[in-house]
Amino acid sequence: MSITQLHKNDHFFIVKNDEVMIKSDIQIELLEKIIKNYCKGIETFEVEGYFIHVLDTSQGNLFYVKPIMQYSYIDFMNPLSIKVLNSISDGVTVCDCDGKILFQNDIDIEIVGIDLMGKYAKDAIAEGIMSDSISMKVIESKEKVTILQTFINGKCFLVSGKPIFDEYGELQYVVAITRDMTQLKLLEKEVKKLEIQNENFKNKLHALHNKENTKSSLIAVSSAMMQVVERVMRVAVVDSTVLIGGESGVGKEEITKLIHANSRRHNKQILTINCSAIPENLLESELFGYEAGAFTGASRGGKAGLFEIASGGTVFLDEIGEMPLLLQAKLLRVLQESEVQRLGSGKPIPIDVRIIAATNRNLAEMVRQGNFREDLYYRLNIIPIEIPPLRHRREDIIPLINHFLAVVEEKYSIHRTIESSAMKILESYDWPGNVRQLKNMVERICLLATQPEITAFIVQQELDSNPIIKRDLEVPVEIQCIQEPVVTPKFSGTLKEQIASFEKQIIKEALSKYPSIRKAAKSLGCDQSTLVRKIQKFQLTKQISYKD
Ligand SMILES: Nc1ncnc2c1ncn2[C@@H]1O[C@H](COP(=O)(O)OP(=O)(O)OP(=O)(O)O)[C@@H](O)[C@H]1O
Repeated sequence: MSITQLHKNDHFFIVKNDEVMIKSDIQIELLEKIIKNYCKGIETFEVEGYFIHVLDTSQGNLFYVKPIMQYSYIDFMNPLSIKVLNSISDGVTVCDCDGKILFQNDIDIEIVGIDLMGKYAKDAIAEGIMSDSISMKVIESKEKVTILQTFINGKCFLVSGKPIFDEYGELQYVVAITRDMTQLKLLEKEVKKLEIQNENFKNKLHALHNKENTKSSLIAVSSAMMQVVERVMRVAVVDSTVLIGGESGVGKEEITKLIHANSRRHNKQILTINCSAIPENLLESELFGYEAGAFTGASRGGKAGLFEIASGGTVFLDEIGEMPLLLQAKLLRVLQESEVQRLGSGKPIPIDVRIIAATNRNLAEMVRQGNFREDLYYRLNIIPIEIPPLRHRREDIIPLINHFLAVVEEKYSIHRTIESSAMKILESYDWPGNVRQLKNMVERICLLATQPEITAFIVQQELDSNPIIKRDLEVPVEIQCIQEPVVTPKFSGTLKEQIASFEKQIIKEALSKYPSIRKAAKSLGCDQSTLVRKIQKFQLTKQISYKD
């Protein structure tokens, strides 16, 4: 029998005073002594103060070394079991029915920080190694127990213990799973942190969204518009109802945003409803909400109306002149009582909103004709703000154009300028569609222009050459007639020289205006060969690029 016949991975215990001292690892020297004294069957040897129980279990020449104890360590200690138990990420301990720790996997030793193999749980508590023992609790209750256990190293663990019974129903082992709560606690903290971050992001997004909705980039240069802004700033801080009048597209909504942004409600939302865009029956439920089952198709839980949703904020009622008379009465009640009643409910709900209404209609005239309630008119008209049409404040036109050019640049990353002569034409135009029309026109011209500078001539060319663009541009008649201002050249020299200069100028213009020599020749009433000759004579080929 030689030591080499022992399997390299075999495990054995060395037991001293009934305590397991060494687990695993073949200790060559010690084993040599055991082998030397080897005898068949069960024998006990004392080697260097350790009691060694040697058992020949092999049919062949394989040895297992067992400690002097009744416990079947072999069951736990076989290499596969150990590998499996060491591969899981939780700590695993196994105790016997007296609370003696028979097995502790590597993770358990690592997370607890103490090797407890061979120790009695009660001793570990007495020595202050553990605050509590799961095995003792399971042994007492003979049931599954889960506790939070603190170890001497300050670590906190969630330990679940489960009893294992033998075939006679006697408690045999306690298996405990130890989960390091430090990691979980860290994760919990991390989740909390992420939740806070998430909440912050949501708030920021909400604020951004709100800002986007309420942001006012109002351009006001003319004294007429400055007066409007001054009035706006004064009324913004008080909470009264405002009625904004003015033609379509003058900026009534823009002014509303400015009022809201400068009011105490600026952190809350501003909700807009266009009274002319929603059918009467829908408008009522949108504004006032409804109770469950208020009408066929009403959603089961009922619905809050705009006044309720906008609580703390501002409600902008656009096109108030289009509000049906029946709803006007309801709105009056909202204004007077500061409360709403949902459709199908008699219960008043208090609301806290500021109402700003706008119209492009003559409400006073509508009142006279009986199409608008007089009492509502006076209730809304506490602070009237009239925005003049763009044609009455022409000083705003060029600043507005520059503003919209900047908007286009930011939105589409294209830089465009408008030549001063084109600006003049735009400035003198009447803009029946007001700022909205101007804004749309600037955006479209910028997007369609092929050159960075938009000239009056280019606009004309675009309009002339592309009927679709012409139609699409919705360009006012005045602008469709834009012509490149004719610059009369100053000539000097002999009659012949002056005629030649004039001829050169005419040909140059024709070449720049028409895409081909053929078309240019046709416009000049000469044939192509004559034109080509003249181009060469006046050396225009190098200066003018043209396609043929
Ligand atoms: N003074 C201004 N400065 C900058 N942009 C403006 C100005 N006035 C109006 N606008 C812009 O012109 C467009 C039309 O304005 P707005 O919707 O406020 O007009 P409105 O009077 O409410 O129109 P409607 O009567 O048709 O509802 C919007 O895109 C708005 O941002």
